[in-house]
Amino acid sequence: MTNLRIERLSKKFGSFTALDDVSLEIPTGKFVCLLGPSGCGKTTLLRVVAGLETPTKGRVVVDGDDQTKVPTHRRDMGMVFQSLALFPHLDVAGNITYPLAIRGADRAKRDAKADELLKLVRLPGMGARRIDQLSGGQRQRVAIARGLAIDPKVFLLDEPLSALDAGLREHMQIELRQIQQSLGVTTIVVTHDQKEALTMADLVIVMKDGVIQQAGAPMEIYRNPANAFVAGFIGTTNLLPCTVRDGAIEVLGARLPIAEGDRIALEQGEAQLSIRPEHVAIEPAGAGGIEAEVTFLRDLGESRHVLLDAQGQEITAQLSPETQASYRPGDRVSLSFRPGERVVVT
Ligand SMILES: Nc1ncnc2c1ncn2[C@@H]1O[C@H](COP(=O)(O)OP(=O)(O)OP(=O)(O)O)[C@@H](O)[C@H]1O
Repeated sequence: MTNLRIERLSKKFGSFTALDDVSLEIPTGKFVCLLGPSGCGKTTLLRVVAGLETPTKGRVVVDGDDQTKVPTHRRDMGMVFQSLALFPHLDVAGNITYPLAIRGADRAKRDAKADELLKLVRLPGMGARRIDQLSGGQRQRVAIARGLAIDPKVFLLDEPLSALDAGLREHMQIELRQIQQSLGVTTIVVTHDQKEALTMADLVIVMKDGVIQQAGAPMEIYRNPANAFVAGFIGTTNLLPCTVRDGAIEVLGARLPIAEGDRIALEQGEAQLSIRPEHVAIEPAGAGGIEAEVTFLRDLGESRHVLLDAQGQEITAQLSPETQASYRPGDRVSLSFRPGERVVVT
């Protein structure tokens, strides 16, 4: 069942195209992350959905109803802004129920909703607090509660966690996901943090230059990126120029027969091989793979990365946790790329 449908949306600011023919269908209850580099149009897309920007072309449809010309305050949408935009002159409960107040809800209804939402965001009994008496994480929760006050059909959040430090941010990612799941509300979160997107989302939408590059489940995008941009943007990967010819990938002077599970975007021609660090195997020099030299070692605690130079091309390999082998800069080694895990993209 599709709850939110975005049909061929374009948005121009003067001659600049911020959104270019964007179409999407988002089923009810899904948690969607809009991901992409700065300036790719994520916020603009969210604002068009919310009715804060008018599209140059296209439609926004919720549960079959065209919302494109409906003013923001008449749309069943809740929004959390990056700045949070809480009102300092209102207490916590006043902030949370503000969207109900402007829609004319009576006092009893507002109080009941404030109590319910304060419990949901784990701030029970804090309705009378002033905003400046709250921590960063608590303010975040108040903004989330306010976004949910009208029982929205669609919940929109623009980089809601970007102001929090790393530890609290990870905690709030999980909390936000749990709140969303308990309500089953269709949710779209803008983020430029791919780890955040992979942690939270049912559906990740990767954008670049106002165009959707790929939409899919996190693991699907990680394993099967649609192009070189997505491969490089999601997770860590090595992108190596290659040629696909006669059933093999030619890379760094080696000819690697295409194996079952390898994902190859073209039959023949020049492309790029995307190989994740965990799929680069290192053996002693002379083992028959691609010769390389160790340039640097990076110990990341839970994993160890070896940086290598192969014919001037930098390659990162991740040592498996059980590997006892140790390497030093200057060591000569032989590399192989695990069959079935090789992705050729254009
Ligand atoms: N009101 C506006 N007038 C002119 N240009 C705009 C306006 N709003 C956005 N833009 C431009 O549209 C492009 C997309 O902006 P948008 O804010 O949607 O990007 P974003 O992906 O959310 O980026 P960020 O991660 O930096 O917030 C940018 O180049 C931006 O400068």
